[in-house]
Amino acid sequence: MPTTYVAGVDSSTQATKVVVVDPDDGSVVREARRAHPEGTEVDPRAWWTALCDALSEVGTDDVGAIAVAGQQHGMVLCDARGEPVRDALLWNDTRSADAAHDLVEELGGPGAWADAVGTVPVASITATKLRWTARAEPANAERARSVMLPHDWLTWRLRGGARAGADPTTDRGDASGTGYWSPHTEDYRPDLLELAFGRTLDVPRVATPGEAVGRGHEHGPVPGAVVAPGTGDNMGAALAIGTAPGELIVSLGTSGTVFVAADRPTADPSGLVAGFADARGRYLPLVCTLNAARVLGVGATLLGVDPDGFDELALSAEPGAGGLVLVPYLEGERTPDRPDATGTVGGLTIANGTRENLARAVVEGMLCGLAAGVEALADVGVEGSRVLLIGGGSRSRAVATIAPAVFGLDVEVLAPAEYVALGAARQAAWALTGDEPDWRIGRDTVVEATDADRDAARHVRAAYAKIAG
Ligand SMILES: Nc1ncnc2c1ncn2[C@@H]1O[C@H](COP(=O)(O)OP(=O)(O)O)[C@@H](O)[C@H]1O
Ligand SMILES: O=C(CO)[C@@H](O)[C@H](O)COP(=O)(O)O
Repeated sequence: MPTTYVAGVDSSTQATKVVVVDPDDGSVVREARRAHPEGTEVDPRAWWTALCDALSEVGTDDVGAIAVAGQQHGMVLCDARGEPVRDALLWNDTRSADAAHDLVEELGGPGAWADAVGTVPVASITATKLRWTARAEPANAERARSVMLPHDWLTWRLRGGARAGADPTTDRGDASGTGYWSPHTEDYRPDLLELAFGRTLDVPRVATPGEAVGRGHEHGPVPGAVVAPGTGDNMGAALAIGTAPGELIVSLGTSGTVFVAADRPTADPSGLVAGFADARGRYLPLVCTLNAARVLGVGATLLGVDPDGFDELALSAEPGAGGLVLVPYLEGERTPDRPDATGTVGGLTIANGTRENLARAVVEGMLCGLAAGVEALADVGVEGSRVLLIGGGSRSRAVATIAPAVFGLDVEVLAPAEYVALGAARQAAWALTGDEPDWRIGRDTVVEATDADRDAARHVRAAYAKIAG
């Protein structure tokens, strides 16, 4: 009998990545990738095209199940026919920052939101995008009948969407990033959706972990395949990577995130930790910055080098970059909540003004935002003693080498792989067989933090905090 494979999709900010996996051991047999359009508002149909093209490249005749993990929070607002009424506003679009502040005030402050849904809204959170649309684009708001997240909409399209009479679905992980679904009660908060939008909207049904929500539409890219609920991209990575106690995952993609699956939900009134749910039935406290791998790209462009040249420069400088500091709020920032901020270079002197120090300051500055995230997680009781690095930015030799001297913790760089897509494939196998597979990922390269690293980390973070304010 021919092998039945499963497919996992990561539809994240910069690209769609598809892996076709052998369900017996989780090994990748084929993969493909398609770029997404630039920008913080994107027509969801561009993601659909990217998904169909990538699936067509890998071939789906032998694919028995599929799941999509997607960038979190994006607002896909649909009309009565299920067509987007406007481009999706993405997680890194900051135009709804004022709406976020208004919503926080209206419910009675940050603590009220943390208690209600585990997360204090900032511009990334879907509810704030609904408020912005209701106020700034009343005609679009008027036409809207439903709201979905990127992975919800793509999953629905795989099943044929409105034309096939499919019911939209989501999962608890991605739903927990909307601001109108509570990990504490495992239910929607229609009152909060209405507070944000001024009226109700249809929302996708929250499927159970491992549920088969339907089949691929006969004229779609995976005809007849079992379709799993999918989840948010960080939840997908958490599904793929089995963490031991004390391990925290740090993902350096377009966003920088630090998170780990936890047994209890969190409710952080400081707003630093988002109290998400995971895709298994547990929780996923997470800190997210807007400025990660792309900061490295800007550093390389400024210095006129390619990624390898950039790494070489950064690794030639001493820890602390001679006192040169970069605060990389290049797209504003989410954690801390500074949507209008820009980047700052501080501590520049004649003595430290070298290309090597600038490269090192770029790496250290980007990592300092995540190191602050590790501290914020500790403040809500989620302690970490080792960092597992994943995402495009973890492929930088400089990042991997310098990380222990910023986190002050052991760092394990996971082998380059599409962990989000692998997590989705795992969920697809779960939906296909009824049991979560016991695939193990390879674990190897640990860089142990030395006393010198811990000292350097204290200095680097103190210098950063002085400039960041
Ligand atoms: N060797 C490298 N050095 C620095 N940055 C890298 C390297 N390889 C990939 N990247 C960056 O990683 C990012 C893509 O990472 P990825 O995790 O796929 O992001 P996303 O999931 O947000 O689409 C891009 O900005 C890319 O430039
Ligand atoms: O908003 C968040 C997490 O809350 C981001 O992590 C997005 O989910 C986008 O992820 P990447 O494209 O950077 O992987």
